[in-house]
Amino acid sequence: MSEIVIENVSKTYNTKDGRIHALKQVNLSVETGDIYGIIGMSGAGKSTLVRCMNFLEVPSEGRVLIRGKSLGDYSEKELRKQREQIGMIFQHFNLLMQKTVVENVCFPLYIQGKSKKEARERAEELLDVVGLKDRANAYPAQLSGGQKQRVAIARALASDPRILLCDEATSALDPQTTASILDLLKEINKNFGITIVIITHQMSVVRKICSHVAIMSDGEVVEQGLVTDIFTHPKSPVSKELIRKDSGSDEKKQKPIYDEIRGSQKIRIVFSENSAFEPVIANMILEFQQPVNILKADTKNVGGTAKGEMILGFPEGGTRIREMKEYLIQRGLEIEEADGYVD
Ligand SMILES: Nc1ncnc2c1ncn2[C@@H]1O[C@H](COP(=O)(O)OP(=O)(O)OP(=O)(O)O)[C@@H](O)[C@H]1O
Repeated sequence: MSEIVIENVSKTYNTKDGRIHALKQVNLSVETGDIYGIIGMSGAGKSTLVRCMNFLEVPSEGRVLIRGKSLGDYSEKELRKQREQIGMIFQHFNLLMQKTVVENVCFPLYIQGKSKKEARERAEELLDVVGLKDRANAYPAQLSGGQKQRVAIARALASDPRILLCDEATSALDPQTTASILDLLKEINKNFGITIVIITHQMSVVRKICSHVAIMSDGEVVEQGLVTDIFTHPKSPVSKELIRKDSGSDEKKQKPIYDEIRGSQKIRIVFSENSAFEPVIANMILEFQQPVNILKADTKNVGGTAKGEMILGFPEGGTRIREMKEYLIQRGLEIEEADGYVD
């Protein structure tokens, strides 16, 4: 079942400098239990889109359906009730700095009308879920960034949401803390069946945790689908660029074996299986007696499966390039031109 459906949603802001089309006819659906990534460069419209999912922003056009019901059809009061189903966490945590950790988590429970005792008990359970039971009486200022985000996650879970929206939730964190927060989100998704939508500008976040992804550019969704498909066969220039910039490599980049041959023909090879690509390349070099420059060789963990990518540069004026490409294709490798690639 679709948990969230975005149907022809557009959002226009009227500013003193003119109209800004933040979202243009966006369509997507997030299935129940998915971890769905929304990625794009700054200004692409990601935050606007995610804020439309709980009507913090009301779309100028189109509909937002949560489990088949349009948010636009609810009264203010019904909408407030619906929003309890949708938790949200942010880049800068948005904690109440004058309140202790446990009071921060109690806050939404008080709003729901829970007694102090009930709220406290539930908040302590949730702090246990996020691994912070022993910091219940600390103040946010005494916590690390990762711990603050854990408190924010516990607070977001307090209303037993079906959906958790994460707006750049790991962007202010170092890579190790990012990994631990992503692990926690994965656990929450698995153990509580909560559908998660993650906005990010980092492809490494998408490939580590998301099953599906939508790629946004200039207010539009330019590509969407399974993360594994988009990683192996990115179609839009934005996807290609985001994958190329993916800094969260799992292995140390190999150094090019020759100096980069500028202006040479380049191809990108993708391995979707665990097979090693090195022997194929080595055999090709032996067979054709032509130098080939490995500009990048990388293996990434995409949703738990090893995916290999290699960028090869052929020497300028090489005489047998077409035949070498043919050789690779015959051995079952997928290749595509990568002339825009610059190391
Ligand atoms: N309240 C607003 N009023 C006017 N323009 C806005 C408003 N909110 C967003 N915008 C504009 O809409 C466009 C999309 O912004 P949005 O914040 O959704 O992008 P984003 O992809 O989340 O970017 P970032 O990663 O930098 O947060 C931008 O041009 C932005 O300036």
